[in-house]
Amino acid sequence: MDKQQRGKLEDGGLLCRFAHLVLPFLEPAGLASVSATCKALHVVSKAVTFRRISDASRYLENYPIPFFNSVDSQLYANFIYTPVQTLPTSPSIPILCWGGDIGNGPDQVRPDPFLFRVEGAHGCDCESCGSNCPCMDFPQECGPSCRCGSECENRLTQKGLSVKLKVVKDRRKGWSLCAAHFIPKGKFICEYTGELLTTEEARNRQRLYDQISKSSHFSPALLVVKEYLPSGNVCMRINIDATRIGNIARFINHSCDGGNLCTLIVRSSGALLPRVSFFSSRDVLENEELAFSYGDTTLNSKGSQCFCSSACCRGILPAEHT
Ligand SMILES: C[S@@+](CC[C@H](N)C(=O)[O-])C[C@H]1O[C@@H](n2cnc3c(N)ncnc32)[C@H](O)[C@@H]1O
Repeated sequence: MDKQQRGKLEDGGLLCRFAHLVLPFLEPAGLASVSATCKALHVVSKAVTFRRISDASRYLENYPIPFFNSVDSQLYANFIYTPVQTLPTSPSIPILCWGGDIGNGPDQVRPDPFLFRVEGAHGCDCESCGSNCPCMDFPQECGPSCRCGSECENRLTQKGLSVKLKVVKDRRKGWSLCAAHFIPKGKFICEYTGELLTTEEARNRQRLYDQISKSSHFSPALLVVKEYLPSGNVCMRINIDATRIGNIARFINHSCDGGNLCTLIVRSSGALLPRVSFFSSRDVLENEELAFSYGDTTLNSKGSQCFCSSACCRGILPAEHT
């Protein structure tokens, strides 16, 4: 064996040794080609793929959220999971990067880079919040201005999933989020997390996504939520892009009849920015798809075809006029 051959063998040996650390950072195509090189790497690749299929949240939620696909050969959707809002990343970061994870693990109030404390804001002094907690008098959760801890019941939307979910491939709509068991009306489902964008960046990305969608199948997940004054004027707007970096809410499809979810803008005492949360608007059966209305179809006559199959389906998918 010459020096070059020995070097190659050593490189291969090194890769095999650290494969369990390196391979989780590969995109599906890269993983597949590494898997084809030798038996040892095939075994590690298979384990990585199995883990990805078995939990879309990559162990960052309280329960695993498995993928199920009986439609085609795609085993899972590829994106970076974040349980909390994140700062925008450069668009040059590839969409298909599974590697990094953002977050702190399940069952805790998640550290949020946007949870800036508002100076002078009042919170509660409760040791354990009950019906006397002053925060209950306002339509808000306990937040960074409160003394109470993560066990406080008035931090309902800050502790991650409290229901079991799964991601199921639909022939026409792509991946869809479904209930893995019965969910009663009024239950917190999940927050919508992703990159928090300025309106200008949201408009740029929407244009880019519209262009990509024209030439290939693409499922963008850019959510724009607006709050209105009684006068009808918009007083607040949040742009959250979960296309590259997001959480399980990025799989929720549109339904023209409003589906079984409602969105709520949740504020916490002392927090500068509100968050967007989903609650069940009625009882949801086991295996039922979770859906909400993306908006008004009358604003978008050129939208793509809607397959919500509700009785009042308008045939067109709403698109936000960013
Ligand atoms: C936020 S993503 C939802 C998850 C997506 N189905 C996926 O595979 O990743 C939004 C995209 O899902 C698809 N979609 C959502 N609701 C739909 C519906 N009612 N009919 C057809 N396609 C839908 C569209 O491609 C849309 O751009």
